[in-house]
Amino acid sequence: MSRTLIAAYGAASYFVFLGTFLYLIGFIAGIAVPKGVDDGPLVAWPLALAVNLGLIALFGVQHSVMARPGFKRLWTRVVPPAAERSTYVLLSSVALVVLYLAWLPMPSQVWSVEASWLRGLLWALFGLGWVVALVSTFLIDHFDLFGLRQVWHHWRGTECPSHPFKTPALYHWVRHPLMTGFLMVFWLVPDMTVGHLVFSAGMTAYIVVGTLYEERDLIAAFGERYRRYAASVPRFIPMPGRRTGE
Ligand SMILES: C[S@@+](CC[C@H](N)C(=O)[O-])C[C@H]1O[C@@H](n2cnc3c(N)ncnc32)[C@H](O)[C@@H]1O
Repeated sequence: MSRTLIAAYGAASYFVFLGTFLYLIGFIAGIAVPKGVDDGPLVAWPLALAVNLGLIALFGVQHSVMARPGFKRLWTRVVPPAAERSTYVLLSSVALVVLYLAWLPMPSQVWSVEASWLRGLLWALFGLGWVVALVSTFLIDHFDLFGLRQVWHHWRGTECPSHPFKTPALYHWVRHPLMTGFLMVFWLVPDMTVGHLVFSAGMTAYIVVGTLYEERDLIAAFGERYRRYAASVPRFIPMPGRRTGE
């Protein structure tokens, strides 16, 4: 494939990701999108539960399996190595779009906060969660995570060096601040239906399992340094007095 074609593919995948990421904000909040987590045809709850869990599993399997080094080694025999990350990003977006389209509402209310000050506070924390998630991608390397750095180097004909271990800013406090941001937006909402709860709980379970696999790879890549980091810094929730001096 020509360099320009791969660069265009990387840019297109990035913009598809951007669209699905922005849609996720509206999907969870139930605002500004045609179909949110509480919208769609009403069906019997066992069917809705089975379909919704299947959609989360589809996203989780795609997102975790395709991120493993062993899968990448096989996969790059099929796709050009420079386009591997962009393909991962594109297929993650496709899995999310399938989830948005096929998600079935389960409208029974689990909680609904009445006090306006508390509603305001929860919406503020919901917004902060998105900021934490976005900032975290830049702390690791936003353009590497979403495949643009790889296609850019390929287009220029330069080598794309792999990233060293690092613990900037939020990574001093928790090992997975990106996931902390997602956990905030999944749970810190003033209104929670059963369907929304299934989404939040399913995604939380995926994050817990996914980060176990991610850390196995991080230990394989960075060895004792990552082990020491993991022993002193919490996974998702910052604890006073527990942070790294890296
Ligand atoms: C989607 S990012 C998520 C990072 C982290 N799990 C989080 O929630 O903030 C996953 C990529 O970040 C890399 N990564 C995670 N922690 C890292 C660290 N401390 N230093 C360098 N790379 C890291 C992983 O190798 C993986 O390629």
